[in-house]
This record gives sequence, structure tokens and C-alpha cells, in this order.
Amino acid sequence: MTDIETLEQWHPEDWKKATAKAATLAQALPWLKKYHGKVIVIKYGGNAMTDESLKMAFAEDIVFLRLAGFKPVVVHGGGPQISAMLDKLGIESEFRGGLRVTTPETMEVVRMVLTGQVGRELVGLLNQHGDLAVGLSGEDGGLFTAKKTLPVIDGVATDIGLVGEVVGVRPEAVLDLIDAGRIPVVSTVAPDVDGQVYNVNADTAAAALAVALGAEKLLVLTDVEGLYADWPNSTDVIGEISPESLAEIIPTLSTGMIPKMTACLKAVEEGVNRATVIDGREPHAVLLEIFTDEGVGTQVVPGAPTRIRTALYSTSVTKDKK
Ligand SMILES: Nc1ncnc2c1ncn2[C@@H]1O[C@H](COP(=O)(O)OP(=O)(O)O)[C@@H](O)[C@H]1O
Ligand SMILES: CC(=O)N[C@@H](CCC(=O)OP(=O)(O)O)C(=O)O
Repeated sequence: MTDIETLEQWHPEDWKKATAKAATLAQALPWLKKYHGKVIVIKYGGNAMTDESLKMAFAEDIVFLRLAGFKPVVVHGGGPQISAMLDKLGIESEFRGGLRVTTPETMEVVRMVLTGQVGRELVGLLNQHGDLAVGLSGEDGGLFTAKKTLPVIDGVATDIGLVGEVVGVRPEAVLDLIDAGRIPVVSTVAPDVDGQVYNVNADTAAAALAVALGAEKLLVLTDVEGLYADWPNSTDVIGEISPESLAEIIPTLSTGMIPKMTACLKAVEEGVNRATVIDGREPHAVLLEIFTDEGVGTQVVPGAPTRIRTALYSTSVTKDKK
């Protein structure tokens, strides 16, 4: 008994923090049980990707989910990044009904930025935590088949160029990656049956993939607290809404919220249990949504009454970006 050393005693504050951490971890148990082995499709919008520390926090959340036994699949957007590149190249672009009017020249830039830039960067960030992420696009392994879409704008079916909707999903390539323990990171360009590549809104593609994978949940990160009840006049957020009530208000929505809420509606109508729009400007927004009861953002849930809450934080409602 000659080698006995006295260990340093916990500092009371450190002890308090350590016990609080243990309590937080223990509280996560119901959600760990609920989502263990379940597929969660997370759509990461370009507008929530502007800040480096937020991107790193997002990557940590996704790796955390994977290591906790969930099966996260990331579908990313990149609208602002595409716009920045188009600006740099002096190519004009406009949005109609929340979708980018896409010429063949614009399409080249969309493909280059989504698959070659935004997707690569996300894979890089995720892989700082252990080489789990693999990037692919709708062109890989026949993942998506697209068809030209003619969105109804002001009551008229309108040709906006090479913009597609997903008409077929072959999820095998994504399932192979999930089965191998990987985190698939999907960019949303997609060919039609003749090989013509289309620009597909990332919300739309995420919903189609969530349905095809039989996902438990579709989580959509954007740059607002959720769906505002009376945008842009107030910051009251719709906390919960049923698919039926959402279908009624979609025609009154504007800009990027049209494809986003249409995607959530489609996902829930076609079998995903819940689709939630959350604020990607909040660090660790994904963990916050998944591991709390109170609920954040706007949840589309079958049978839910419409519930409205005041905004959590008083950001001003920004004007139309599209
Ligand atoms: N009712 C609404 N509630 C919230 N945001 C709305 C609403 N109507 C329009 N918007 C706009 O939609 C934007 C989100 O869509 P979008 O710009 O496509 O985001 P992302 O790049 O994340 O897909 C918001 O930043 C806001 O400007
Ligand atoms: C047809 C269409 O509008 N496609 C989008 C694709 C990227 C996207 O959806 O990005 P966000 O999720 O960041 O909005 C675009 O060109 O901007």
C-alpha cells in the first residue's frame, strides 16, 4: 500500500455540471428507443447553411444521430449558393412560385454547385467525425427519375424550363449505404427517362426520398422558425397542423414556403409519420427537435388540431427573397 495517491476532489460547480449532463443524457432515452434503427430524412436548406459554426454543429448532430443508432439521410439544397455562382458568372435567374426558372446554361451551374460544391462540403464536414458520409446525386444508381414540371402560377400551368419533379425513386443506392452504416448525402439533380438532367427543388426531392425509404420522419431545416401563420405581418408560428388544414392554406403561401410545405404535405399523405420544418439558424437545431417534447418549428401530423404559438425569439420577418 505504498503507491496510494489522493485524487483531486470535484469542484462543486463541475460536479453540478456533470450531474446535469447525466440527467440530460438519461432524458434522451425515450427518443433513443423511439428512433433506434429508424430512417430520418433531414433536408438541409441552403439558407440555413450560411454560417460556418452552424454547419459544423449540423454535422455534429447528424453524426450524433448515426452513432446513437438512428439512420440519418441528408438531402441538401443550395439555392443561395447557386444564385451566388450565377451572379459571379453574370447569368440572370429568377424564381417563379418558389422555383428557379432554369435554362440549359443555368442547369449546368445548378449541377456543378449542388453536386460539386455544396454536397462535397457537407460530406467533408461530416467526415471530420469519422468518414461515415458518402455523397450521391439523383443521377447515381438510378436514384431519382424526374419529369419536367409545369407549376401552376397564378392559376396557369407555366413552363419554367428544366425544372423537374420526382416521378420515380429507386432507393437501393441509399439503402446500400445505410446498411453499410454510412450517412448518405443526396444532391437533388435528377435525369428523366431520356437522360436529360433537371433541377429539382430539394424539399420536393427530400419528401419523395422519405416516402420511398419509409422514413419515420422528414425534418426540414430552413431560415425561419417555422411556418408563420400570417407572413409577413406577424411572427406567430404554426406549431402543429394536420395535412388537411395544410392543404387548405398552401395556395395562400408565397416563395420558398410553397415547395417546402407541399413537400411536407406529400410526405405525410404518403406514409411518413411526421414532417417538421425547423429553424436551421439555431445551433444544434436537429438535436433540439428530436430530443425534446415541447416541439420546435412547424409539425405536420395526421389528426393534429392547428396550434399557433408566438415566436420564440423576436427576429424580424424578412421580406420575399424569391
Ligand atoms: N408563411 C411563411 N412562413 C415562413 N416563411 C415564409 C412564409 N412565406 C414565405 N416565407 C419565406 O420562405 C423562406 C424559406 O424558404 P426558402 O428560401 O426556399 O428556404 P430554404 O433555402 O431553406 O429551402 C423564408 O425565409 C421566408 O422568407
Ligand atoms: C427548381 C429549384 O428551385 N431548385 C433549387 C434547387 C436547390 C434548392 O432547392 O435549394 P434550397 O433548399 O436551398 O432552396 C434552386 O435552383 O435553387
